[in-house]
Amino acid sequence: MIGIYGGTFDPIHFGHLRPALDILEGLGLEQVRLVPLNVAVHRPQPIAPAVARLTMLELAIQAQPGFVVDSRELDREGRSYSYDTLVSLRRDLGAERPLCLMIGADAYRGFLDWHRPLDILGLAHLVVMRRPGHEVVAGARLRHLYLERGSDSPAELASAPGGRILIQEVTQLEISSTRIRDLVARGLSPRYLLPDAVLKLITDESLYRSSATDA
Ligand SMILES: Nc1ncnc2c1ncn2[C@@H]1O[C@H](COP(=O)(O)OP(=O)(O)OP(=O)(O)O)[C@@H](O)[C@H]1O
Ligand SMILES: O=C(O)c1ccc[n+]([C@@H]2O[C@H](COP(=O)([O-])O)[C@@H](O)[C@H]2O)c1
Repeated sequence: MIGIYGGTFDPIHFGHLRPALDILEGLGLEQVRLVPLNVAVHRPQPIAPAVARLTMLELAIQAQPGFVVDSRELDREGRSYSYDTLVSLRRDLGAERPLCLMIGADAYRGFLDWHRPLDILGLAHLVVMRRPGHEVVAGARLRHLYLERGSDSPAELASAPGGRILIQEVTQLEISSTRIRDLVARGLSPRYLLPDAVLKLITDESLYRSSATDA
């Protein structure tokens, strides 16, 4: 099973990384592919350039077996739809391999408003990570979908290419990229919220110095 972890990663932080490791080990995944988006769909566009977000990801996962950066969305024009990313991954990996699209509780809440959500479930499982401050709440349609597709068994996910939804307990870290950008913009340190190598790049390239709160 392979995990696909998409995000803006503006910047990557420990609230992304520790839950990703929990899922890698908890579900016995072969790898987690971190996929930085190019053009966001339901949120303001990223502040740091794509190349800086990509470099920060590479610095963050250095020496962590099983973590891989996948830049396919940066190589694609237009909005970064997860459906398109999964179609492209299926072309590379074949139709049978179980894929797990990993999303936080906040992203799950809006999942049915994504581009072709049911087709996404045709291509991959959904693994939802609990996140502090974001209850795993769902509207009636999503609750109904969960009644049909919900599973609490990693073995069940491993036995099919996609189609299931699993809500996974992960380390609860109340960290967001918004908070990190705000700290930097106010001249305060975001240290211990993200890897030192990522912080060094933010400092060296003067990223986020003037970013305002927008999320
Ligand atoms: N602390 C966290 N715990 C669990 N999941 C998280 C956490 N932070 C982000 N995620 C999840 O990681 C994915 C990518 O998130 P994203 O890159 O937008 O980070 P963010 O911290 O939410 O950023 P921003 O503050 O800019 O909105 C999303 O599915 C999100 O729900
Ligand atoms: O495909 C969509 O319609 C879609 C809509 C909203 C979010 N996503 C993806 O969800 C992931 C998390 O998004 P975000 O905004 O929390 O960084 C990221 O990979 C986005 O591309 C995808």
